[in-house]
Amino acid sequence: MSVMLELPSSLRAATLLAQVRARRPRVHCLMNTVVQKFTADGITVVGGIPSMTSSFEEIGSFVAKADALVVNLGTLDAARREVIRLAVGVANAAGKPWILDPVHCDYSPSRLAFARELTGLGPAIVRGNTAEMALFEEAGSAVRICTGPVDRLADGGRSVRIANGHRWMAAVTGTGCLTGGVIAAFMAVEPDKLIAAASALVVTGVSAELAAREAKGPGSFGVAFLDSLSEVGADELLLHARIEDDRN
Ligand SMILES: Nc1ncnc2c1ncn2[C@@H]1O[C@H](COP(=O)(O)OP(=O)(O)O)[C@@H](O)[C@H]1O
Ligand SMILES: Cc1ncsc1CCOP(=O)(O)O
Ligand SMILES: [Mg+2]
Repeated sequence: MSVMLELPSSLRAATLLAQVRARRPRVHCLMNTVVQKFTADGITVVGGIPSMTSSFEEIGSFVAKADALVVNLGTLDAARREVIRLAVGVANAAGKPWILDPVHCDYSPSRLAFARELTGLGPAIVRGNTAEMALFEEAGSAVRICTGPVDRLADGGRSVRIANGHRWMAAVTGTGCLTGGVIAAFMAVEPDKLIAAASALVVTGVSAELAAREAKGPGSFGVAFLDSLSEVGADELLLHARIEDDRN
């Protein structure tokens, strides 16, 4: 007997957004040094509480108090690799969901090897852009997300597309990293990781479309995007969400 798995919907995205705003989940980010502020702002305006330390002495306590963890490989050195291994161990032991963003794994064999090592440690989600995810056709039991003009999400049984967003997202550094933070906030309130991630991407995508109406170009878009993320609600999500079943 086959089990009917739930598919994402605009209504579910609106409900989860309201839950994030009500519950204010803590999201710990091991975030690259390029877009720490933008990512922390994105988590905050959507309703979560970010923390960003990457200190070896502190990371265990921060992850233990977080509801979800973001592991972003954008700026990586030997010390950060050790902090990431420690953070992932604490998250796994406590059953906290974590998302891996293998930023620029297509640029460096050693980074790709590390990203593959981490994928073997059981992230709930692996998300990257098209070039990165081409190297992650296989992501174990994780939900696999390839973002771009259309986002594609897949787990063992489901495959969906999110067609929201705006081309200026690709012109602002850090929108992908920020979506990782927002996805983590949604994972903290929803155990079905594909539903959580699709809902988060609908929220970021619709917010980007609303922001683009107010902006003059990528610079003002980045600011307007944060404004929209803080204001977007059920009405806009129900009107603008473009979620498609990818098996069709
Ligand atoms: N041309 C586009 N049109 C609409 N949305 C886009 C476009 N390019 C990227 N996005 C969105 O921007 C975010 C970052 O995606 P992407 O550029 O693929 O990742 P990264 O920033 O990691 O390279 C995603 O939410 C994606 O949906
Ligand atoms: C440019 C750059 N270099 C190292 S991390 C980083 C930011 C990447 O951000 P995103 O993948 O979200 O555009
Ligand atoms: Mg990226």
